[in-house]
Amino acid sequence: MSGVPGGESVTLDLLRLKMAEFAEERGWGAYHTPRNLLFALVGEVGELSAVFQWKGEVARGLPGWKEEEKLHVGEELSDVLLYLVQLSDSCGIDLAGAVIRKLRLNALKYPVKDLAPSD
Ligand SMILES: Nc1ccn([C@H]2C[C@H](O)[C@@H](COP(=O)(O)OP(=O)(O)OP(=O)(O)O)O2)c(=O)n1
Repeated sequence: MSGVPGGESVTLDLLRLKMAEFAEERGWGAYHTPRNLLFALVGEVGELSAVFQWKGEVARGLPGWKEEEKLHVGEELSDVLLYLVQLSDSCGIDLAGAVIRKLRLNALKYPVKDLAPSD
């Protein structure tokens, strides 16, 4: 993933460690079970959906959106990612390994040669 202003490189493992520390410091570990984290993740997907609600179709790049609205989208996307990382961790799933494997499976399932030129 790309670097961040502080020069730190963002990886799924870094996010996993940061969130484990965040939960540990607050004594939340016992509540961060797979089921609770899944519900929290779905709740954040709902909050992300609410930002787009009633806007009609939205073009790529969100042209015409206020800076404040784009910041909000970034916050909700981050919440989704952070709960996803914690959910994977609570399930003992190596998310980075799983996603690389899934990319390979997707490429096998949808070979480029099968696509029409317009796809
Ligand atoms: N038990 C918790 C509570 C919060 N978080 C982290 C993960 C999310 O990044 C963020 C979610 O915090 P909120 O529940 O306060 O949700 P929002 O930030 O979306 O606030 P609001 O729902 O008021 O918009 O904090 C967490 O890991 N575990």
